[in-house]
Amino acid sequence: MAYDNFVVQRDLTFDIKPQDIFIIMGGSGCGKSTLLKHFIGLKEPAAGRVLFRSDEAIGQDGSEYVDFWQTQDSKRQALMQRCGVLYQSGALWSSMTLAENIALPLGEFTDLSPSDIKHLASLKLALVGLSGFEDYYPSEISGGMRKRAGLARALALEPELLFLDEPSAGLDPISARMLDDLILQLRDNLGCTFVVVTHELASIFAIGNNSVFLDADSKTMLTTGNPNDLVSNCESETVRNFLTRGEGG
Ligand SMILES: Nc1ncnc2c1ncn2[C@@H]1O[C@H](COP(=O)(O)OP(=O)(O)OP(=O)(O)O)[C@@H](O)[C@H]1O
Repeated sequence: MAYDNFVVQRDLTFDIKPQDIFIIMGGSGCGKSTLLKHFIGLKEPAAGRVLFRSDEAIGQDGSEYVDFWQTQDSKRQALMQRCGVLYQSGALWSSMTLAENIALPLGEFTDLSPSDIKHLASLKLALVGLSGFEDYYPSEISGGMRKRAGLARALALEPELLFLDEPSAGLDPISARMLDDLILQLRDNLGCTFVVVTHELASIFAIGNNSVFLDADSKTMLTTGNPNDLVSNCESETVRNFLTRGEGG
């Protein structure tokens, strides 16, 4: 991964499996957000591939994987429609109500009637515990509720994969915990796979069952695996220190 000649990370290899809650972790500036951009179509790798498994076996070589950045635009578009994204800020349109925010992707990418869209928007809000808030504007609800509304919008097109950038940033510990519970619920009830950039150790242990650790100094990954195992078993002291806030492990 590079910005022009500035290499951020190299030699990253890891698998994200269906229904994983996969955490991208590492210190500030190691390249977590940059890695996320490679998954959601915002940045092309300087070298290497991002492979998505596809049941339709539409890979160029007949394999079950599609090379995201090499495939045709139409197939890339189809892959992107399997993905939902929650940006750090929540990125809701402030001039639209919550229901209108969720209706937006539904209007753009489906042939549903306005009344079906309205109904679906309410259903998505109910999924994240925001029933009855359809007509509220983002400025009229709390930060935690805005994150949940952002998640409802990310869920609008029923994605298999959800990418979340620092979902609990700026939330108090209780709201952060509620968001973690919601992520676990959505994984269990809808079967979604999550890829989450987060610094929050409590979240990493509560929701993560798989992860990659990016290191800014060596500019490569130090490990991949379940953070709950890595905290005591990882060979890398840097990783153990990170997961124990330098308090041993
Ligand atoms: N658009 C850009 N152009 C040039 N360099 C960039 C750009 N975005 C990020 N970088 C650099 O790439 C490196 C990785 O940045 P990135 O935001 O991916 O890290 P991060 O791990 O998400 O950081 P943080 O935890 O602080 O949010 C940093 O050195 C950053 O300065």
